[in-house]
Amino acid sequence: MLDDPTRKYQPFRPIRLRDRRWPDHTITRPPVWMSTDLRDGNQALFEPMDVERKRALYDCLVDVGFREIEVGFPSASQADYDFVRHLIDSDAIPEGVWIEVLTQARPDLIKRTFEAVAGAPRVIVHVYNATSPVFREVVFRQSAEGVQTMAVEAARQIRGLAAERPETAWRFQYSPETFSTTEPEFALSVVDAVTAVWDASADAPVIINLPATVEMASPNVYADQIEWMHRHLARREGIVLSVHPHNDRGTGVAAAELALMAGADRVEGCLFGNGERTGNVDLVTLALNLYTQGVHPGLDFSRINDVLRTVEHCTEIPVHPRHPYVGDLVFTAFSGSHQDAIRKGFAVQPEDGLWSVPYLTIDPRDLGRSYESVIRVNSQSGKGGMAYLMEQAYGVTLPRRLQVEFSRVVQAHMDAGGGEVAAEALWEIFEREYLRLESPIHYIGHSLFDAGGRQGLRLRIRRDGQVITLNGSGNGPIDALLDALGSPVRVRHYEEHSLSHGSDAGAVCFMELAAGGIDGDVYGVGMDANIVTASVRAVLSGVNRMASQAPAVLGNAASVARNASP
Ligand SMILES: CC(=O)SCCNC(=O)CCNC(=O)[C@H](O)C(C)(C)COP(=O)(O)OP(=O)(O)OC[C@H]1O[C@@H](n2cnc3c(N)ncnc32)[C@H](O)[C@@H]1OP(=O)(O)O
Ligand SMILES: CC(C)C(=O)C(=O)O
Ligand SMILES: [Mg+2]
Repeated sequence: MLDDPTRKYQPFRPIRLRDRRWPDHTITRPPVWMSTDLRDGNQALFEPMDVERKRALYDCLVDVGFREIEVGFPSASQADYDFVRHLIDSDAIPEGVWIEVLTQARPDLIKRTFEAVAGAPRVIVHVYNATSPVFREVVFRQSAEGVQTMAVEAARQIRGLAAERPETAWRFQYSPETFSTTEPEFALSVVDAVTAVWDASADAPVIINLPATVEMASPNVYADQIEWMHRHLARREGIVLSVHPHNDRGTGVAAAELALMAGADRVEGCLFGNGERTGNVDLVTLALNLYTQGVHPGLDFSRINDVLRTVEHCTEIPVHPRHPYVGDLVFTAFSGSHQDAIRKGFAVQPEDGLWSVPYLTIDPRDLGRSYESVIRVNSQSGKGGMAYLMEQAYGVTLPRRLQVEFSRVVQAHMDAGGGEVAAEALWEIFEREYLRLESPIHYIGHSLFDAGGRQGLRLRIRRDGQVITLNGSGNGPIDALLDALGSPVRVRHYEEHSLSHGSDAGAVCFMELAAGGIDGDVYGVGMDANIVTASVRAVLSGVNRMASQAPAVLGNAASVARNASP
């Protein structure tokens, strides 16, 4: 039993914002995206990425369309320093892409950071210091004024060093680390002081990044904090307002979305939510959430599996199979009613129309994923999913009542410990139950002949090892077949269609049969290049399936001895 939490934890104190406006806003354009996979993501790995992995991830980020990429903390380690040099020296920063480097607000580290980026075409220098009371008192052991001075002096130093290097296009970024646990008035004071030093203006904007370094409250509280800053910043028009949510409470994505509604222009995060502890906000989910609302995110995840493979290779951390948009299972429905609705949805979904397939927020094809893996069948599945797989994989469209019958067959297989049934296994069960069922009657062949104006049919079968021939006539081949068999079965319904793929056979025939002594109707299925042969096989398949329950359906074939002929 968990102990009483009130003795150890207290609720987060929200800020006072009575006339909040963000709840009425919607997101109609994408934010500026900044990937910190190579910095915040990298610092959270068991084994930080080496140059080869960092470069693979960097190339992937550029391909996806990121134009601001935090490539490291070059003053913190030689590896980060070397990687930044590698990008610059190998001319790997394409037109339009800004590399970003992080530094603490410490003179020696700032100096080293500028050395690392010497000669780069475009650089965002990102400086930070924590501003919350516990950091001021415990980590820095400084007054609020002292902590503000730390930021202001760093801003001055950065401005001076940049001015000395006009060959690089510079942009500046400041983060009051632990912003969300800092008194808003103090965070505002520090940020205003920094933007004054940098002379932030609409013509020369700076980036102010307000991190939820540790996510401590529900996302609406963060949105209030962002809106409050947005409304109070002295140089708002000269600021790109950025957010950097972490995901400690599992609401990083929600926090980022509400923050955008509250006035933020830019989001920092990582692909698939990598990052410290529970991760940085997941930029892929954010981007695709926008996409499903009809807002193009400006990032390209049309080959999302390639991105996934790169990220997993580089971070050596697997992405969860249920991760939004990319997990192995997110375009998979196991339960019957979901499968049924998805199948019906696909059937009526117009190629160029608005997307409206139930249970799927996005067309898997938009992400380079396929329909084939949409539906899987296990003990939670119903007829819809099976029918869908049979149709997709083998081109066989089961009549509705056969779907019901066959789903019971599959269910029995699973109850016997079958687990998930893939399309091939499903087909195997179908073949065994309907197509390859050659006992008691084994079909050898048949021929048609004219029986005095009626349809004659000669049937050759094997029964208990003996070949027998049976003759009959009727209105058509099926009637003649039943006559030859002398079987009391009645054909209740008959359906056939040609096969487009998945089999050499040209047609499939479904025969719904009834007979005395049998509860309900029973299906037989036949497949053959010849349509009549397919229907003969379908009748025999149904008769064989009924035979154990009602041996009379075998008719003349019931006793080999009585009917055997050469
Ligand atoms: C929320 C985040 O993700 S922030 C980014 C975190 N990432 C990293 O820290 C990257 C890896 N870091 C490192 O390799 C090291 O911390 C370095 C190289 C940056 C600095 O190393 P050191 O000089 O040995 O300092 P150390 O790591 O012990 O940091 C503690 C000191 O930094 C100070 N400090 C911490 N953050 C800041 C800051 N943002 N600005 C100024 N000083 C800071 C502390 O007050 C402390 O100072 P003190 O030694 O006078 O008490
Ligand atoms: C350096 C800052 C932006 C950070 O990573 C954080 O506060 O989480
Ligand atoms: Mg962070």
